[in-house]
Amino acid sequence: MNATDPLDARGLFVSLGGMPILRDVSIHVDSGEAVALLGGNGSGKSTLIKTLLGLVPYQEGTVELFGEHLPGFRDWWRVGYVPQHSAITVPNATVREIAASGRLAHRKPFQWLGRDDKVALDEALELVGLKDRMHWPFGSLSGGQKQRVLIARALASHPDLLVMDEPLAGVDLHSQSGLAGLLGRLRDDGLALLVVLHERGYMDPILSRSVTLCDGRVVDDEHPSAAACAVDEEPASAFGVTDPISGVLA
Ligand SMILES: Nc1ncnc2c1ncn2[C@@H]1O[C@H](COP(=O)(O)OP(=O)(O)OP(=O)(O)O)[C@@H](O)[C@H]1O
Repeated sequence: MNATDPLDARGLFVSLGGMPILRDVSIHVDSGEAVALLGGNGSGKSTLIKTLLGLVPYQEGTVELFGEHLPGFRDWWRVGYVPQHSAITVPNATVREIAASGRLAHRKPFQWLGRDDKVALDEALELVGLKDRMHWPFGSLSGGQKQRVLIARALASHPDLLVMDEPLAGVDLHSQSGLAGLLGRLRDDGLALLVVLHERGYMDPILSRSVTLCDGRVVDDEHPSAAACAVDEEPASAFGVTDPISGVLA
């Protein structure tokens, strides 16, 4: 691990509403790596990436982005965040308007786009193959196209690390393959990737490693294939509450 590598988090403990969600989680992403964050529903994947992005507070541990401790990190343009497309609730905003919000780290809100912004925006939309649809309403696009818009939004700031929350969710198989190809090209161009996935699937060929969470703990950070999560087979809640009849988490 070099001091300037994109991400190094150690010993993270996170509780939400008094419940332990992440326990002693460590994860790092080296320059040029594509790391998958795997795990079953409720294992803590989204909480972890939100913690790494400073959106959820942690009670113990350290997070460093590009060698800078999270509380003092200011170069947010270096980190592109791609949320799930279902999280975007502005269907009438155009492709270009949504992608343009990715330039906010470089300019003040409510200012017109400058020349550099326009160039970066055009390049990002070109890269994801949506330049010809820049005036379309976001809500009129397919799942795969929406995901591409959000990738363009993240790329518009010229990041060095892309953090993605289930980019293949709700995307048909053909588009999954296309998106995986796009992400592979971005990685080849030097972008580091941290990608939440339910399975490696089409992303498998481009992944350097996978980290698997189970019940808020890392159960595998070494091997290319995800380790089995014992809790998946015999569910046990982070809260220790299990329905006595069905055996399913309450
Ligand atoms: N604000 C909150 N307050 C209390 N508990 C929360 C909060 N947010 C998430 N949790 C709990 O934390 C656990 C992990 O949730 P998280 O969304 O991180 O899991 P996940 O692995 O991303 O799941 P999925 O694959 O279903 O999206 C779940 O049990 C969830 O109910």
